[in-house]
Amino acid sequence: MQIHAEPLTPEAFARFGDVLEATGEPDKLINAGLCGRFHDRARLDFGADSGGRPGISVFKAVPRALPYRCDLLERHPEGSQAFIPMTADPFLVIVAPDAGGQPGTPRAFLTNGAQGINLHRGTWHGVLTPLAEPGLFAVIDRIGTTPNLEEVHLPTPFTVIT
Ligand SMILES: NC(=O)N[C@@H](O)C(=O)O
Ligand code: NI
Repeated sequence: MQIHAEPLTPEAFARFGDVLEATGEPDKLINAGLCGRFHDRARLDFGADSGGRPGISVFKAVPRALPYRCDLLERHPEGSQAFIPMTADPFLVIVAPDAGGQPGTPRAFLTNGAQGINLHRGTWHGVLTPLAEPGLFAVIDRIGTTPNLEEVHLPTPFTVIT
């Protein structure tokens, strides 16, 4: 199966997570009017109900290339996961709705180089997929003592194309 990568927009991504970007008017001007604050733009959840806490990590991921073959999807049942690029390079985001405890039909998005994402708790997704060196990202997710990870090895891998 092939799926086309779509441009990432808040509307298209809303059922999966939040898009972090500075578009339109800021929610407030701060720092003597020299900075626009796009305030509180992500639904974060670190599973405090099961002893989790927020953490910030740095990922240095190997870049992939398109067409990209995806054979694994995962989700974090106990917390959200945000990927904030530390470069201006687009990256690939693969997500899928839940279908009875398994991933449904996947969707692929390409960021525009000025966007980060926050995956909502429990959203099926492909692992972090940079498309350029260095694949550097700040990652905000749950720190805890449980695995907080469900993986599905896809019986029918798919290929993302542009
Ligand atoms: N394993 C890990 O910390 N990263 C994955 O969850 C991922 O989505 O890349
Ligand atoms: Ni993940």
